[in-house]
Amino acid sequence: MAFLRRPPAFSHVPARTSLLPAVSSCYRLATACHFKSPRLAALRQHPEQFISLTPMSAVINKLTNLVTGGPNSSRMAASEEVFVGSIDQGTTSSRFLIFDKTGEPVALHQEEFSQIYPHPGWHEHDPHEIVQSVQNCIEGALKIFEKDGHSKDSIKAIGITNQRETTVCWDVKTGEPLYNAIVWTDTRTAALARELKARPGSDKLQDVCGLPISTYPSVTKLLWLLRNEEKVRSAYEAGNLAFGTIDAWLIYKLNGGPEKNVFVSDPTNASRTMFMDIHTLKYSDQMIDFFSYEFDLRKVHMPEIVRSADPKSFGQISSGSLQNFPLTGCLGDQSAALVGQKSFQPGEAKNTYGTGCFLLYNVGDKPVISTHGLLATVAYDFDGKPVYALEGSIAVAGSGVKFLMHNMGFSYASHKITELAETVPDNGGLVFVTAFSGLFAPYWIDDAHGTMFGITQHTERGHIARATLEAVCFQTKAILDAMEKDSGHKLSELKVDGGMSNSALCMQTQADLVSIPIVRPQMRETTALGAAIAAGFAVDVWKSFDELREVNTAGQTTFAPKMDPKASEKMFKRWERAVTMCKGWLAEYDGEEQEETPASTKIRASL
Ligand SMILES: Nc1ncnc2c1ncn2[C@@H]1O[C@H](COP(=O)(O)OP(=O)(O)O)[C@@H](O)[C@H]1O
Ligand SMILES: O=P(O)(O)OC[C@H](O)CO
Repeated sequence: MAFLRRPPAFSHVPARTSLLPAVSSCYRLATACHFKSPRLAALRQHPEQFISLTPMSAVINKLTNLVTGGPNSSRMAASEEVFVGSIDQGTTSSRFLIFDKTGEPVALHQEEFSQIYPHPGWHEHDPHEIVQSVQNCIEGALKIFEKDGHSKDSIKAIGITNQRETTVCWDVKTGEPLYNAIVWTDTRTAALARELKARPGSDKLQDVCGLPISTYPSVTKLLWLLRNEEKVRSAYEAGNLAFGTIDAWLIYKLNGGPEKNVFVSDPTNASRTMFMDIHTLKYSDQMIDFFSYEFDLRKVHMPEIVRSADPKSFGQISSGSLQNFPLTGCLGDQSAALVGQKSFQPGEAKNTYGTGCFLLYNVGDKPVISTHGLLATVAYDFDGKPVYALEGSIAVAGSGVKFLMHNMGFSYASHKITELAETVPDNGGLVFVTAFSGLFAPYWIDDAHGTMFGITQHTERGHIARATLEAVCFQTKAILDAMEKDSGHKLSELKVDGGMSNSALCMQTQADLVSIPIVRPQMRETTALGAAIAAGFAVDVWKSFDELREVNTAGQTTFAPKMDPKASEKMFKRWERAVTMCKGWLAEYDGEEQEETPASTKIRASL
């Protein structure tokens, strides 16, 4: 695999953003690129160190010189080159990357946005801020792309990938949101989910849509909004209520809103609402009827479901520097990561350690409805022959690390949490069930809250840090066990990516707990790469999976299992006991009203 032919670049710091997102942009790019420079390697390992050591402008200049080989490095003519853009709209940040045909990122801009927590368990985003952050990212990445000598005309297509399930309601006439986006992690619907589960026929739904009822899919969020938000209900009554996941909202807004009214979603996103029949990739009458007992959901405008790679349906960008550039691909972020990891064959799997952690296992051209706590989801639909995945979803991964940083004040940087965990040889008997949003797969315990077991006078912060990293690894082990039962097949290795996979300690722990090798690519922007691949397929930048064989194969790290299997089994048993013991915590709050929190603590920007 060749190293980059030409160095990539990174964005300038937008005036509004804080230092960390800018460093984060640089860091991500350093992570993404195959550089041998020791300083870039240092940046890759410890991005936040650059904050305290150096003023931002100096960081930018130094890094610019590092990646471009100095201020006078020559610019290459790029007329014959082909690039694909990728919008990656995640839970905590938005990014825009530009990939060349070999799958190398050549420019990136990333911006974090506000995380809004109005009450315990509630989690919202401002839909306008999400769109603005994406537009800023496009402008930021494009600026450096052109500065590096490329022409924007060489960008042939743009893909979108996004956080899934997060729900936006807007008015079809004005295009204005009627409430903040309710984020996938939000648990305000716990009582509603229990109510739905108690209704006749609830046990039949998973066979149709692939998901069990819980706080997680979009449907419960929509029903909550209809019940509780006056503006949403008025729009519904007037026949003006539009409902969509983030892909639909972004595509609608990027196309110019009500004027163009491009209102579509792809099956990987639509399959997360509970409204889609996973077998036909169409809205299901059975599902809509089931959920329409209080409100007639046929009165709600829902996006048309179209293929994940499509040269026409997603429209084009209506303003800004990429005005009239075509949007041609769309994938939910976890499906995009599966594609970016090139897990195109049944039996291949990837695990993405981002804000949450999601293991997707390619099961081929028929969905497998889990009987062991997993979800059936659409992996991708490029050509009308959909490919499916079994999914194990973990709600808390990197967000656990951020909790220790921001809520507990353990450190100022994610990698410092790993360093803290390395100060102790083991977890000292501590188990942290990080059930901040209840527990997702394979347990589906809505009434759990975060719980620590095994605290003694011996316990120190290092143990808590270690137990936080381990919690994701334990849940991954439980998910893999469930997958083995559902599929009758044992994985031979697990591909990983996402921010938390930067932690070598976490990846080694993972290998020890699941007893198979963990394979981590050097270029970990696989989610964005997956959306670029979808967009590129739609316009023949790539025509077959074969052409992608060499993409992102350089510099992989393999973590081989080292722990005595008996010791790892003992650790896992203790975790299982902790999971059993954390059940039922919220039972006393059945039907409760949430307590108001002081206005000053309502909005907390996540740095
Ligand atoms: N070295 C590290 N050790 C532990 N966690 C890390 C490390 N580096 C990044 N993370 C975590 O990874 C998460 C960000 O991953 P990312 O893939 O960007 O998430 P998302 O796409 O969901 O926004 C953050 O929660 C961060 O705390
Ligand atoms: O933000 P991430 O990367 O943790 O992914 C969010 C998922 O799409 C939620 O289902």
